[in-house]
Amino acid sequence: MLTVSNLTKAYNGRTVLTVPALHLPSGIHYFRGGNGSGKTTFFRTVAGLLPFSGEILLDNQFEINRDPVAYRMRVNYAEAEPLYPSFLTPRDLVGFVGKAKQSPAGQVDTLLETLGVNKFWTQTTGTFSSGMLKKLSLLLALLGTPQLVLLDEPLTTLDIATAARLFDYIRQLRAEQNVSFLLTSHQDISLTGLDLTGTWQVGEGVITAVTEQV
Ligand SMILES: Nc1ncnc2c1ncn2[C@@H]1O[C@H](COP(=O)(O)OP(=O)(O)OP(=O)(O)O)[C@@H](O)[C@H]1O
Repeated sequence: MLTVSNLTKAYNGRTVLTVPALHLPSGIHYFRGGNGSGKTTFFRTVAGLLPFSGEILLDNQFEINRDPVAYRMRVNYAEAEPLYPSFLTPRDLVGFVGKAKQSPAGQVDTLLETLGVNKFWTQTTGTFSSGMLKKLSLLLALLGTPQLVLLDEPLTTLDIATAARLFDYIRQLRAEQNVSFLLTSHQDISLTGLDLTGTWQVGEGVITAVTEQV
């Protein structure tokens, strides 16, 4: 599903991520690691938000720099700590992102219900709690028909009932549309009941497979 080759990422001349060769088969992959280990940098790089050196190939077909539009149509990302211009509402943002990602008919209504964003659809994000911001960011990351969805800390600040509905939705996307997911969490991801294809440890900018059961 995703093949990363010779990737290095530096901030101001300091290398913080080195991924010589990594292949992630289709499925749900969990990335764990301490603060500052490089998880968010890896996710933001794979999402196409950061310049880097190397190659990232989706489905053996779409390379992030050679096919930027086709790649970005297929890869969605939710930030760990989302922030939006304070005067915008979910209606504004969903309208904009939904159009860009070509959200299919009926999808927005289903997601509004699933994540409970319908309760604050026309409220400006400047007035949101952290959980409300998280729900909106998850909704935006699920718009369109992505092949890969990156969720950085989806559990943080999300209430238990919404988290359960989110994981049911993820299971459904896996089963029906073969969508892959990369997740990070500082909480015990095994409690979600998701069937993990791979667990990866990130330490000092290096990613290694975890072989023992988590
Ligand atoms: N914009 C930036 N400019 C400079 N250095 C950065 C920047 N963003 C991250 N870093 C550095 O890159 C390294 C990896 O940070 P990253 O945010 O990827 O870690 P993380 O594993 O997601 O951490 P956490 O679990 O705390 O979210 C850290 O050393 C951090 O200081």
